[in-house]
Amino acid sequence: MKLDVSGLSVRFRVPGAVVRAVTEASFQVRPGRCLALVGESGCGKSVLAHALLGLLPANATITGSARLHAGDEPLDLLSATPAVLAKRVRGRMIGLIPQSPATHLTPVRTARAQLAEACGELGSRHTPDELAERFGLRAGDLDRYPHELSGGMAQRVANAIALAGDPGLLLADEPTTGLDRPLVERAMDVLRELCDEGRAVLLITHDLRAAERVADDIAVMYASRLVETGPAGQILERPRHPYTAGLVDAQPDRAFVPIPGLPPELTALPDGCAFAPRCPRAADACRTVPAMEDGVACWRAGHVARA
Ligand SMILES: Nc1ncnc2c1ncn2[C@@H]1O[C@H](COP(=O)(O)OP(=O)(O)OP(=O)(O)O)[C@@H](O)[C@H]1O
Ligand code: NI
Repeated sequence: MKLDVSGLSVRFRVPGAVVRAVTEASFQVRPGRCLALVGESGCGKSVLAHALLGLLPANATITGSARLHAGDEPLDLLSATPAVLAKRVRGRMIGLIPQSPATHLTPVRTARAQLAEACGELGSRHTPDELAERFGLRAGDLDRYPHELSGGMAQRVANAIALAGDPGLLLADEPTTGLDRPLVERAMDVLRELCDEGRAVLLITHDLRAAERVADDIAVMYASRLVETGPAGQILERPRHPYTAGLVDAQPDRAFVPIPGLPPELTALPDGCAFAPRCPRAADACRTVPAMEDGVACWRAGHVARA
């Protein structure tokens, strides 16, 4: 299943202001490929994901298109009705791997009951036990309540639920929040396997190391816009956008130097490049918003010297 997002923008009306949460995002996620969407907290990653799932609140205005190619006719997620999104899309075409499985699960029911319910609602071709086995859970694990599951086991239950309806696209929004490094790596390896079986995967994370482990491609988001996209190796080793270079250098296993300053408020974005106020390479040209060209939206792009 291929996802083709083009010119996606999301605005929120709030008292006295407009939040520009996503601006003209365009990207594709292909079967058997994993795209990681990375960027600092608050840049619009989750809003973008919620727009695809039809889960934004009523104060949101969405423009652009997000076509899901699932066989015959492409389906535009942004113009689909709530009924189509609920009955055909969520769970069946797009599986959601939640941020925090332990809190996503209902505390008062066993893992088995919740998995069985998902299988029933989605008309799953699999039994709960088959799905459990697929994700390395034993029958006994399924009889536990969420608070009796370790973080890693809760993650597996969440994966089993997400896969119950055989979705062709998986959307994972910060799936490793609160997990320690070995569990992050295991979770990424499972995601990679699911991807290698032919699913398209969109991973949202601010963990570049996690992204590096699983992603084929990386899209970097800053203050509501995608600023650089490309093959994961290229983005991490030869970043061209100064923001990407800053993110890479901020990693603990790299220079560990944070980007100075803070991102702008999404209610008061500057007229030009939103990164210019923090950018070591800013120049006069940056007073207008750079177009995305050849995978990078920067007037001053080029191989950036590494710290
Ligand atoms: N319903 C809403 N009304 C107004 N503003 C909203 C609404 N939902 C989200 N926002 C704003 O949209 C912006 C983007 O938020 P989003 O949750 O997408 O960030 P994120 O990149 O996922 O961050 P994080 O990495 O912390 O999860 C934030 O400024 C947030 O306050
Ligand atoms: Ni988020």
